[in-house]
Amino acid sequence: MANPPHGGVLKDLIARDAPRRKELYAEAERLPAIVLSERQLCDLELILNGGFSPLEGFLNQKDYEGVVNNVRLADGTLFSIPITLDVSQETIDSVGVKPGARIALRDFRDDRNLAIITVDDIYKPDKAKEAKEIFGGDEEHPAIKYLYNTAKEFYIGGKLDAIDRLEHYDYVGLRYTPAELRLHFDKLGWSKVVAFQTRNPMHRAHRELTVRAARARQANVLIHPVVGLTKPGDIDHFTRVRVYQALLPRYPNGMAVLGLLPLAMRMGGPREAIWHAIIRKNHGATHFIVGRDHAGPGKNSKGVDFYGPYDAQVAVEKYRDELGIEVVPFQQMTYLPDTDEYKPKDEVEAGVKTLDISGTELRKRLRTGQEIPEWFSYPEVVRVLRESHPPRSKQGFTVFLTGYQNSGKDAIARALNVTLNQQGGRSVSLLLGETVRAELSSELGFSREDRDRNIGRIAFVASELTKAGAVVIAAPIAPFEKSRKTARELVEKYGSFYLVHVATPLEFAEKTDRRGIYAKARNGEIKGFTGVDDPYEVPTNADLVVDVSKSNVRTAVHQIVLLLESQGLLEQL
Ligand SMILES: Nc1ncnc2c1ncn2[C@@H]1O[C@H](COP(=O)(O)OS(=O)(=O)O)[C@@H](OP(=O)(O)O)[C@H]1O
Repeated sequence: MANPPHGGVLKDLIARDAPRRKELYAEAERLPAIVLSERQLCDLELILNGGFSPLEGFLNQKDYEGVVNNVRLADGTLFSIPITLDVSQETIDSVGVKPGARIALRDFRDDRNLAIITVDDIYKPDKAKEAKEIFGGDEEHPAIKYLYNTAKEFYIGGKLDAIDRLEHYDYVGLRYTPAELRLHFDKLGWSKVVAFQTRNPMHRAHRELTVRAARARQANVLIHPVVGLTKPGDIDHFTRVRVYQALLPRYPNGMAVLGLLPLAMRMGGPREAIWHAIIRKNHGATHFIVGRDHAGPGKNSKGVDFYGPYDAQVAVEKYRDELGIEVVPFQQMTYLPDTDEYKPKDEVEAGVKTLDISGTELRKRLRTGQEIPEWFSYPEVVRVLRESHPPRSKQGFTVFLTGYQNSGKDAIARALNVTLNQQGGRSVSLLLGETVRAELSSELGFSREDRDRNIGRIAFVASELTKAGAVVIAAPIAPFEKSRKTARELVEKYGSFYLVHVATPLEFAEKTDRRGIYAKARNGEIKGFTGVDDPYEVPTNADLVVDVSKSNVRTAVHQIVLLLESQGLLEQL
């Protein structure tokens, strides 16, 4: 038998309201609607499926204040994170939010109505208090930033009627609702289940930790990773799920099950650990592992930890009697090379050699293609990670040449294109100014706004191609610093960006212009021509400056190749 849910009854609102589904669906069609954000959708999903039992809706003011001030709902039930529906004054006015009103809650991805809220109250939260009590108050905390910068001014409280579950198109078979997971445990005959929360890839240490926890409690294992929202910069959930799938056969005798949790994490350390335990209890687990710095966001910009490494363990210990799920605390696991085993740090005797690879170190090794030892991770897991994190020599990048018309940038771009094609290994896209003007920007002129828009389009295409692992060589005039900077920022989300200033002087460009374009600009046939009667802002942050009046195209291409090689981008594997 699975563990009883928090509050005693699983609030599976979808199952509860299934008999009225048609009616509710029809009613919602007639109601005003609030379109939910990604975070609100994550919260809604877990309210509707009972993952947040005993909640039956978004917190009203009494429950909210109880949770913030006393870690309890108004009726005294332990609950640690406020699940709130934030809205702006504008939404309140336009939707007509008032006590007693029924409002449809809509999925922004497909415009489907998922639930109806009956408004209990509308209140203005004390955000400073929420920030302090729930997250500790450090303004750099990601959830506090969210609270101040993204969450709207008012919260709406009220119970929900469930219309439909959210549609998912990825890993559907691994997404278990609490009821489904309970049934699954029942089918497997599991009475004790230790749940493991994670937002990171799992390696051997995690496998050892979970097996140890299971052995200590004679339990089975639920690997229950978060696939809703985690910390910005985390490895994407697609990669992580493939990692968990690769790891699963390493558990003996089918002793572990993988289930995905669509939670929006807050990174709230101690408060979040309590919440995580409640959620796992609702999913039927009897035990829950709380490790080092559980759900903590790490350090702030001054290098100070947001939470102490074992604050979360202290917090869950404080409420152990009420939690109704046994927390299994764990110290960080470490590898002992001399005996080829893993142990929690507190069990390692003084003087015994240990080895660890931090997340930062792992990311570096993935980036550079450096070896990841077998003591750290299984080869099949490393293979999955390497697919998503190809070494530098397989990553996409953009070379962005800027300079006057006829500065030699087009010739350099063409020559670089064939040079990189000769090397092979990646597809290369050449975005010459004239091609882009003809294919993407034919309606644009040469005003500042139009030039910015033109560079914006080049940057968008370059960033998408860079993301896909291609090389992009772009060569517009790009006379303005601001749009070059924006292009860099966009591309650097996905790969490297190199700004090459083709600094051939205007006089040289004009003198060698066989097409007579400068002559047309000088005699007024072309207006607002860069260098003649329109400015060119010299780049202040070029990665390379070349000048074909002093050398030639071949030398410039070689300089670029040397730059790319020095960054590890051209290594032949
Ligand atoms: N007013 C004005 N100023 C600058 N350039 C002009 C202008 N009018 C037309 N052209 C021709 O357009 C080509 C340059 O376009 P770009 O897209 O590179 O310019 S920008 O980056 O958007 O500023 C470039 O074409 P090509 O010479 O075929 O490359 C210019 O000759």
